Amino acid sequence: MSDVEYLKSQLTAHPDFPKKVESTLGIVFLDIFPILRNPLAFETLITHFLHHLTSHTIAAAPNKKIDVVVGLDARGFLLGPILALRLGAAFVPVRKQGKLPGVCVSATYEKEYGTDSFEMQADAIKPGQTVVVVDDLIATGGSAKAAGELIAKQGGKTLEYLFIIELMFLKGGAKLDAPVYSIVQSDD
Ligand SMILES: O=P(O)(O)OC[C@H]1O[C@H](OP(=O)(O)OP(=O)(O)O)[C@H](O)[C@@H]1O
Ligand SMILES: Nc1ncnc2[nH]cnc12
Repeated sequence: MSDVEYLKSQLTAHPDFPKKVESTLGIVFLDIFPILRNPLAFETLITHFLHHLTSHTIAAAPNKKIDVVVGLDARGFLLGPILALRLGAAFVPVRKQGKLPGVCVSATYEKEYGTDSFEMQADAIKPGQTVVVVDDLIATGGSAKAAGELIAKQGGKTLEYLFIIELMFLKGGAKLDAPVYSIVQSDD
């Protein structure tokens, strides 16, 4: 079995979740936590991302390195710091509004179920730094687009958006200012 088939086999699907949000009726929620519960699967996931980043993304980067890994609230926080440490890059969180101290830049976005605002600390990225964004899943692309806006506001250059899962039918990648790399593509 390939890495991709193995990781796909670990995901679980939950119809009509989260229950408390009426607009989630008909949405199949894909859960990545079974991967994190299984050390072999988690290691396979991180190694897969690192292999892609070192063989493709860094090779094509203007400064031949990734300066910053940006992780999105909340599940991007589980992946971003590990990738950043292994790459020798900075980790920078993008958080939901009101959670970060100090001066922040903010951007509002629409997601598959509702509206939210994202923030990043205003001095987190320096002009010209190369950045990759990581999250568990891209649906409409609203969250990732808002993160890209925060990076661009600070003069950062987004090289790529990384996800475990891409919901292809929502075409979220088309909203973004850099290519998407996803391990599992889902059509339903
Ligand atoms: O492409 P989009 O339509 O923006 O949707 C994708 C986002 O939705 C989920 O997070 P959610 O906002 O549910 O927050 P959580 O991680 O705090 O549960 C997911 O982890 C992504 O961050
Ligand atoms: N279908 C989905 N599964 C898991 N997380 C999500 N975030 C937005 N849509 C999602």
